[in-house]
Amino acid sequence: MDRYSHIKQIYGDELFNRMQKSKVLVVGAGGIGCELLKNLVLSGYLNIEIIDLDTIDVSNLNRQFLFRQQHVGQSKAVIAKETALRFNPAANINAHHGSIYSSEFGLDYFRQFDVVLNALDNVDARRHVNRMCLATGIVMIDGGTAGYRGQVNSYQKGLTECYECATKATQKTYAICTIRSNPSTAVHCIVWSKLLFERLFGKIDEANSISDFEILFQEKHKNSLDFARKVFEKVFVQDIKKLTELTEENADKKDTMWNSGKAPEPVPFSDETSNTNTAAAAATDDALEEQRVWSLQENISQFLSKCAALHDRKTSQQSDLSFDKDDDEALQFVTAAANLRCFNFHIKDAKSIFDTKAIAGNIVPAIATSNAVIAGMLVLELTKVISAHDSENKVSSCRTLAGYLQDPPMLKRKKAPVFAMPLPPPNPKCFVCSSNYVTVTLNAKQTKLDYFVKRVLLEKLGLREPMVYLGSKLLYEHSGDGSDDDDDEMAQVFKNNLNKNLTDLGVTDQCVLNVSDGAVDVDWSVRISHDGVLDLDEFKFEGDTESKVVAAALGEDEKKIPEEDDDDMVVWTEDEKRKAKENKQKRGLKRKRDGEEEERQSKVAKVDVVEID
Ligand SMILES: Nc1ncnc2c1ncn2[C@@H]1O[C@H](COP(=O)(O)OP(=O)(O)OP(=O)(O)O)[C@@H](O)[C@H]1O
Ligand SMILES: [Zn+2]
Repeated sequence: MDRYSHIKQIYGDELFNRMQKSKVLVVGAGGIGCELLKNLVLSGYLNIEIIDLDTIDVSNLNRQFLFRQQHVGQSKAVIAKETALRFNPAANINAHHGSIYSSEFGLDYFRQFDVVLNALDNVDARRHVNRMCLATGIVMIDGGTAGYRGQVNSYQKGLTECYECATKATQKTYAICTIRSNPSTAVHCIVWSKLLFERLFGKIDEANSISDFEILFQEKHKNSLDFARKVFEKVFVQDIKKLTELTEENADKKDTMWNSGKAPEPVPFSDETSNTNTAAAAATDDALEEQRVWSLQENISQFLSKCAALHDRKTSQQSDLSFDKDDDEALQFVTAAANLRCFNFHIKDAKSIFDTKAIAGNIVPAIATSNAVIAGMLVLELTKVISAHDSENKVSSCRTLAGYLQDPPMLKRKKAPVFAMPLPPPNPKCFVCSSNYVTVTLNAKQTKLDYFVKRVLLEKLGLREPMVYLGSKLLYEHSGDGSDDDDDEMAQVFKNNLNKNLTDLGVTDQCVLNVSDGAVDVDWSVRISHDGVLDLDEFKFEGDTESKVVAAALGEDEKKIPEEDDDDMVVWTEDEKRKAKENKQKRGLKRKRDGEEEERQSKVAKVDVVEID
């Protein structure tokens, strides 16, 4: 009996031979990658290349079981290969210590594989592999875990959606007005608290508008504690009083206009309550202390002492600080400030240091069993692809597999922990795998967004109500025929953006802008190719420059570019105005729904980015 006899019995000789002859690329040799490589060699996959850019860290050893203490500091890919060979010495593994972005792993490199398996930990690298696989027509199977959740997705060009067809859940974003003046959850308060940290001790950022500290910054303070007290008075007492005064003008709406259901209340503050010694008394060596929620009194003293300490640190270093969850003082400051804000807004969910760290630091625990289950499913999907007899459609028996591997809630509902769903078809509006894809060559260092919007989007592409995204960041939104009050703040941001050069907005060479048109519901992707030789008013186009947008809106025979007046702005007919308004409302609704869905899904809050929605 040879080592493969059981596998041959399950799969039959023909499939087993195919498996042995096939060649697969594994990208990533971390938590999932280690499990995957072991599974592959034990299943009889012999020709494998594995790429990882990283070296082994002590913190990897608890779950990346191909690595041992003596390997710390060495290449993950190389050691993974060495250990995996001990599981099956017949395997032919090629290990690369390098990034998948590297030019040595170009299209020709990809073409040698039957399937590419992703065992990565970030979206950008996945996007890159997605594009390489689309360009070469190679099947990509992607595995990922987040705590107890995990997923396996298979992709084949033209048959299934690509990795970028659906917008991926990005970092959760919150409306700035919720954060600034109407929070309803502890997470909102932690987001605010991180902004407060950045505003007081970090680099001054004009977008960080939680409160105005200019006067306070200009004043002379007796000492850092005096500064801390003034900050306290301002944010937890005066600003809150101002908010309630505003409500009093609307007495009939008092209470109902607050997300938390009750008008906010200043933190009681006196010489007595502001005694910073309590902080010292509260500090013990006990690790459990980190999981205890501070009393109001403790929050006040912690806030004052940490605010003073950070102020001292910033002054003595003469440089800006930035929030780091592993910086104890910063974390204590953020915890105390968030809890005091919870008090202000009657949010009865103050957090311990431990919980604040997880939320503020976006920590999702890595769980070895989730990785193991997902790696197993990756090999099952791979084997389906290898077994396919239709050379055109290799993914016909593949499924999207989603695992919810935390048993208690699943067991209660008597649901299977893994769901299989049909692979979704390509999204015709995908900016990566669909045809609405153009390249614009211009001088990105000198071209203003204003020029780009008017000449390229409105004129050349015939868009009417463009929204321009760079990743998840909205750079510009056409305001249509008039904006309501809520949008004023954003309108100002967009106006400022229009006067900036593309590079200053982060739009550099080979960036892909995602542009949608609210008026007719068509998406474009516009790849920017920078050419420093071009003049300000020059740009070149590659791709389909026909105005698909207008065609889609009016029907082929009525195709026409909307007229423009002297200001280069589109002239709207009454009907168009109505349509634009409806679309805008629809988008608003959709964003709201997306927001609610995210809120529901992610109790593990990701709070790094705060954007206006
Ligand atoms: N561009 C890339 N090229 C090659 N390998 C990459 C690239 N980006 C990420 N990786 C690798 O993908 C692996 C993902 O594994 P995993 O999610 O277990 O992350 P980790 O860094 O090992 O652990 P953790 O992040 O949980 O501490 C890592 O080993 C990482 O080095
Ligand atoms: Zn796509």
